[in-house]
Amino acid sequence: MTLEAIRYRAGSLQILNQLLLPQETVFDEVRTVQDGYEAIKSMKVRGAPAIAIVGCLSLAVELRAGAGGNDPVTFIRESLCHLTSARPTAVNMGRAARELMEFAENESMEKNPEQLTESVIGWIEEMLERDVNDNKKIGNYGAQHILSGVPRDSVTILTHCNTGSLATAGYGTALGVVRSLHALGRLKRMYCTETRPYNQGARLTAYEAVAEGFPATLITDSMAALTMREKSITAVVVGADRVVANGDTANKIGTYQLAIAAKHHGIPFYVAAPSTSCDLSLESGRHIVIEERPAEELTSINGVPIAAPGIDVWNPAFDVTPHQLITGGIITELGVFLPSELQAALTGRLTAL
Ligand SMILES: CSC[C@H]1O[C@H](OP(=O)(O)O)[C@H](O)[C@@H]1O
Repeated sequence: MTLEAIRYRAGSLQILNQLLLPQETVFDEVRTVQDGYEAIKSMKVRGAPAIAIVGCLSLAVELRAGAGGNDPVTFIRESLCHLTSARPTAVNMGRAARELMEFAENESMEKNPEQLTESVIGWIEEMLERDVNDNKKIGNYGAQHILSGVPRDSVTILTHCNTGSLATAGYGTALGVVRSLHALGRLKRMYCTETRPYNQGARLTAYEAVAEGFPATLITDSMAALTMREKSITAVVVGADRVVANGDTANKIGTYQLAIAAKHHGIPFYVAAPSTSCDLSLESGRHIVIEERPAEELTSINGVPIAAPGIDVWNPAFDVTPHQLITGGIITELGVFLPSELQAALTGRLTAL
């Protein structure tokens, strides 16, 4: 059973409220762009690809309800700007906004407002299908690359955060690689980190693994280096929020130290990301804006305080892994590339933001 985080049909969008998992499975209705913005900002829905998809689908359902009237281009532009402002680090929403706006402006030259609205909704609906197809390619390319180093054995993977069906339109990116290895009968075990402070690993990746019967073990973030030393990890595979031109990658906080530990233990470190998570307009990771989240998300769990009241908090949601530490490669729907090969591999498929 592959989990479904996004339920969409023409004019109707529901999102799985991931703040309530794993205790409760509740779908929230998204009727407007503002609903979409709030779902993304509050992290009811999260994950770089899912943020872009839900953001754009919220626009599609409001357009279907008649928003935009005789000037849909202005409504679309203002809506996409608002949605992009919800969370700054992942590139996917900003990229989708840029490409959709270009499409809408071109279409507006030949179509009346009603026809334009239909075209834009169609463009958005194609995003949904494209993401799942890209993720299956990522899963298969990544699995084959990892298995090429161990022709007969099963493999053990360590992953971080949640990069599965709950972070995308389906199948997942890094967890898509795990899914493909499991489907091939070659996954010995996956170790997933709990991923403080939002606990995407403990609450979401573990949820997906149990639901689909992956052999999986939950560890705390602080156990990762020891796990690499003691548990014969074949590869570390993580997702990405923004991969830039030299291969530096912004991903969930804690990824950078996993890459350092993997280097120390001689374990290949992979980033799995669709080309829509890549941003060739930035030369290196030092230009990536890192989102900082509210202190309460670190000092409490489900509203229960776990830290001394009054303590200062720093809560960056992401960190940047230098391309030199991405030793296994960057797994995309176009294939697996070394960081130094990425720009050439993607040029022509992506326009700079
Ligand atoms: C394929 S999901 C990519 C990425 O998004 C997650 O961040 P968040 O849960 O804060 O949206 C995490 O960094 C994943 O690796």
